[in-house]
Amino acid sequence: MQTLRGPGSSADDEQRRLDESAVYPETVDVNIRQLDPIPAPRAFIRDLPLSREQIELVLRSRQEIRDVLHGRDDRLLVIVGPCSIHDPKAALEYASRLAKVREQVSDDLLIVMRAYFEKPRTTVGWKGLINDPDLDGTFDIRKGMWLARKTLTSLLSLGLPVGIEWLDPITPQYFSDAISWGAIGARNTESQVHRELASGLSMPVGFKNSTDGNVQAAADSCYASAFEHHFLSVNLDGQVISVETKGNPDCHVILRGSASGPNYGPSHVRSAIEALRSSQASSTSSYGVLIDAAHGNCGKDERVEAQVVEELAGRVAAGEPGILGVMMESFLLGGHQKPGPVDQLIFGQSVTDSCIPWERTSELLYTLARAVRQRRQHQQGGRVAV
Ligand SMILES: O=C[C@H](O)[C@H](O)COP(=O)(O)O
Ligand SMILES: C=C(OP(=O)(O)O)C(=O)O
Repeated sequence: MQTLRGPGSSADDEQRRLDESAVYPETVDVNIRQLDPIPAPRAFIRDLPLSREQIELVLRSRQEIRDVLHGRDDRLLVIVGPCSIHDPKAALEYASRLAKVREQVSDDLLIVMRAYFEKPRTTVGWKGLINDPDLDGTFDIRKGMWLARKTLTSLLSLGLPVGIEWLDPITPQYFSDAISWGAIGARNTESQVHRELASGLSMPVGFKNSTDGNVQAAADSCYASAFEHHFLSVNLDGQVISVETKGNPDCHVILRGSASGPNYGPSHVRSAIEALRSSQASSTSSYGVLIDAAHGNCGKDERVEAQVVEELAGRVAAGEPGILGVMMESFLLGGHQKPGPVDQLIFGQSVTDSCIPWERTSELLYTLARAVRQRRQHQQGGRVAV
């Protein structure tokens, strides 16, 4: 790309552009229609800074997640929330309900709200609130970024730690300070760029198995991300930088099934742990895996997804090792609808994958909490409490 054409350019800038167009002739920008600068991450962070209380919540919850992943905390990690956030108002209504349940089951479950602002697509489609916040093809990324950060600070104010998918390698600079857990999705699990990114992120990161069901790719990602890496990125002021990371010791595998079927069974869990061990990712968590009850594990049917969660609860209750956490796609209403401008949509219903409705979600959360208590009883050799 040739130049960032900012507003209000001086005569000097104009001259520089003319000079540059001699150096970079019509071989560049062939497929570029427009280049719009947006403020650097620091401007957004200054505008919407985290309070001391919010920072403490992020730090504490990241440590709690690490403790679950490394077998030091016997609670179950539950990443739950909408497939995507398209309407911050509905997300906050959902969050206020979730925050109450989180509090009630906090001895047994470590609940993190899924707050996905970027959506990877199989081909094309709405790519999330940051990319197109008005859901109308106007792609106001600057507004989307502001809304995403604003929503994150509101979620933290409700006492909810937040989990996100890291899709674009630059967006973490805009709000990683507010995030307690991150995922690298099935479409990027083998991407070097995302492994490098994960190696420098400050929170635990889960790698999904790839869309074709390859779990080894995710295990290899955990291994690769535990190493230091050197790569290009941008800093908080938007300058291009060379980054040197330390490596992330808290990466783990998420089983999400595939087009060929689910992979949440006991044998899948065992072989995923085996894949982690054979990747020698010993510094990362090989105590177990997270299981995404959505996507390929339910064929994107939220009724099946709820059954998968119930099955998992049964296995946890029976003391099966290796299930460290569960992911659920859930929203105020069940099912999904086609994306469109918010005033034309049904409030609280997903515009991407189908979600489990709130009432069913809360039942499932209590079921999972009970399962953890039953597992404890098993482990102590006592009678099962219900
Ligand atoms: O989680 C959401 C979707 O499964 C993911 O974004 C892919 O969606 P698509 O296959 O509809 O593009
Ligand atoms: C896109 C997602 O998942 P996956 O990468 O497993 O398809 C998601 O969790 O929103």
